Amino acid sequence: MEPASVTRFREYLKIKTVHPTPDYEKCAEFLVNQAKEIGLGYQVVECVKGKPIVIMKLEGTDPSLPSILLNSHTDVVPVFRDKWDYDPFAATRVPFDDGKDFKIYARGAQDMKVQGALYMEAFREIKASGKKFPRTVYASFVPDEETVSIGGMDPFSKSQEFRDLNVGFGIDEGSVSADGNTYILPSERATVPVVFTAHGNTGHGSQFIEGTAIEKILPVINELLDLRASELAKLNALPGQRETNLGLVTGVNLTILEGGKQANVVPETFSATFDIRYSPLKDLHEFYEYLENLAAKNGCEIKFLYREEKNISKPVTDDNEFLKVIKSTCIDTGRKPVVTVMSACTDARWLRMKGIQSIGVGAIHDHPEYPHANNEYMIESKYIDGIPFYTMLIERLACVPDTN
Ligand SMILES: CSCC[C@H](NC=O)C(=O)O
Ligand SMILES: [Zn+2]
Ligand SMILES: [Zn+2]
Repeated sequence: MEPASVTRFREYLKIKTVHPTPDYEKCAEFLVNQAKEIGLGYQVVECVKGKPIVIMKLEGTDPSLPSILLNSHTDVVPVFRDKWDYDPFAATRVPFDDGKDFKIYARGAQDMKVQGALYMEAFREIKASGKKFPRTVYASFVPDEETVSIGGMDPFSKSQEFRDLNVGFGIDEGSVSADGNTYILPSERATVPVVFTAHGNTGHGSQFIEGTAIEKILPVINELLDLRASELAKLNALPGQRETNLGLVTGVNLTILEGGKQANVVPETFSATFDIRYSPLKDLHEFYEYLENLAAKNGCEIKFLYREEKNISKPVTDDNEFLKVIKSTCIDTGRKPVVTVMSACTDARWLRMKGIQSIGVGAIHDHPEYPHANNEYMIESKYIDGIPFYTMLIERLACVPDTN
């Protein structure tokens, strides 16, 4: 028998909230129905038309206290359909371990519908128990996290509707952890997607054309790939788990190379796009300058596809009451908490920019990691094990006394 919580998760996974044309309307309808069924208050905010944000409310007994906001994004990244063994939007439940467990294959099974589904299951448990806590707890389900939050947390965090929530603390996306640790993520690397473009002489491929676009861009590519190699060496030299340390170094990936059209035509233009992740422990503006100089000295243009103004890493100290609660919940549910830096980019940064502490934490550990990959799946027993984690976490966060 399929547990009802799994059926609900699979229903959420089947909604095609996939870029570039996510079905946000159907998603909002599903989420609103969940809120009604669970018995929660809810609100739908559209900062950008066609991009609904659904907010669920578990009302506290003391409305004067700042609230807790559990955030998750509803959008998922595109798939290479022919590389998947199952339809990425069928949430196929495939038995393994002699039929004792299942893998649920779907885009978003890890990133990050699992966490949103777990928030709802935890709310369901709490409502069913009839327990009440001092602080109000909201869960926000936002669009567009994967596309720089344009219709989601960026405008929402600047809206009156957001201010009305009086958020005192946030929980956001955690990683699915492939090792035994549960990562607690109070900060993250800055995302620096950058395009270098070179222009040069063109001509017949049989000639020695000089000053070509490719000649100009190659030193840029080589230098950044050298940086990649040295950062990787640093990562490999650090003691401890690779996943723990990933956020501490700078990540570099060459993701798009664009240029020529035919083998015998020297192209006038060539471009290289990099996805760079810059450690919050270093100076971001110095790095921007370094990249600008790298382009200039090689006669290339540079375009930042997204540019944060500063590293937003709100330091958190061990005496932080919310951090203590996250750690104790990990320990009391058999998890091993490890505080580190998030290697990817999350919506937590919008709250941090507002001066609100937001910490990423996920319930899933000891699970193969497939975010943005082919055949993304979630092991059913791992998902079910996440329900008591968020239930306990919500109860405890909602009981943290006012820290102001
Ligand atoms: C800067 S918007 C991109 C956000 C995206 N987040 C998770 O995958 C990421 O690439 O990290
Ligand atoms: Zn995500
Ligand atoms: Zn993602």
